[in-house]
Amino acid sequence: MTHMKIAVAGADGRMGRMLVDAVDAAPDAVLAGALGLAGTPAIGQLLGQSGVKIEAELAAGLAGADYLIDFTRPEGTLRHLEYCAAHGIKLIIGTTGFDDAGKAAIAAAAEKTAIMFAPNMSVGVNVTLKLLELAAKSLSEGYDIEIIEAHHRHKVDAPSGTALKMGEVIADALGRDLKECAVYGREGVTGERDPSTIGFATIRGGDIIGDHTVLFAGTGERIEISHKSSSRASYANGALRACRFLADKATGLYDMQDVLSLKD
Ligand SMILES: NC(=O)C1=CN([C@@H]2O[C@H](COP(=O)(O)OP(=O)(O)OC[C@H]3O[C@@H](n4cnc5c(N)ncnc54)[C@H](OP(=O)(O)O)[C@@H]3O)[C@@H](O)[C@H]2O)C=CC1
Ligand SMILES: O=C(O)C1=N[C@H](C(=O)O)C[C@H](O)C1
Repeated sequence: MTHMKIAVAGADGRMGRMLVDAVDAAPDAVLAGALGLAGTPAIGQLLGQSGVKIEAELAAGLAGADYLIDFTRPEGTLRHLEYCAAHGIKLIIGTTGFDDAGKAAIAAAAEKTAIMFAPNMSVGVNVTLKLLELAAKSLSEGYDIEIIEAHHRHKVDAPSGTALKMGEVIADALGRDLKECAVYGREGVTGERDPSTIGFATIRGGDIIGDHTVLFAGTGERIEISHKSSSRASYANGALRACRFLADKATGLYDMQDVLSLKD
């Protein structure tokens, strides 16, 4: 069997460590490289069954890799993106918090190499996105929509990438533009709720891995659609599925809905 040669960026991070374990456990993959942030204690550590060293230099960390799984920070991913596009390394991006320019750079790089980019790689969240599309279409009148997310105290971006994706899916289903209808938190005398808005609320604390609830609040009833993560393994397993999906793709930008055949 040919093994997928996979490198992991941010290899010493919460997701990086989970991804190294998932690659080691996969029968069809081998850990072929690891990247860390220059000047940090992670550099030089040996990882996984094969004892791969965490490197700061992209050329050293990616020398033997056909895939890079990247769950880092937007500035790190954008640096890795350039290298992967230039060297034909397929990229699986889980990092969240990109601005429009960052997203455009990812789309442009996908003309040179195959990229899977998704704010949440768990099967459950991606099925939830489909449920939200259906719910939004059926509850388009008379229901106020609020998205509530909770994460651990170390998370640096808000709202979560998943919450924003949920907002986009709902806004698209309703023919609205999320940029125009999103309300990020409320304070003071806000006035009555505008029914055309989609509200976001963010909770940060402890070791919550990732909870998302969308509330459709009507008159005399409310519907809540929730997903709760109890392990980061679901994200890591999704990233491996994405590698398998990209195996026969040379270029193109894909998301988890493509990987899971959830697109109409
Ligand atoms: N798509 C999905 O399914 C999921 C996405 N995520 C996203 O993944 C990202 C990482 O999350 P998590 O693992 O919890 O975060 P961590 O902070 O635990 O890990 C981030 C890793 O990236 C490294 N890093 C930080 N800045 C840079 C940089 N500029 N260049 C290269 N490497 C860098 C960190 O190094 P150091 O520690 O030395 O600073 C660390 O190793 C977040 O954006 C998060 O939202 C998380 C879970 C699931
Ligand atoms: O930072 C995290 O932990 C997570 N980030 C992703 C997001 O921003 O949606 C996915 C998941 O919720 C965990």
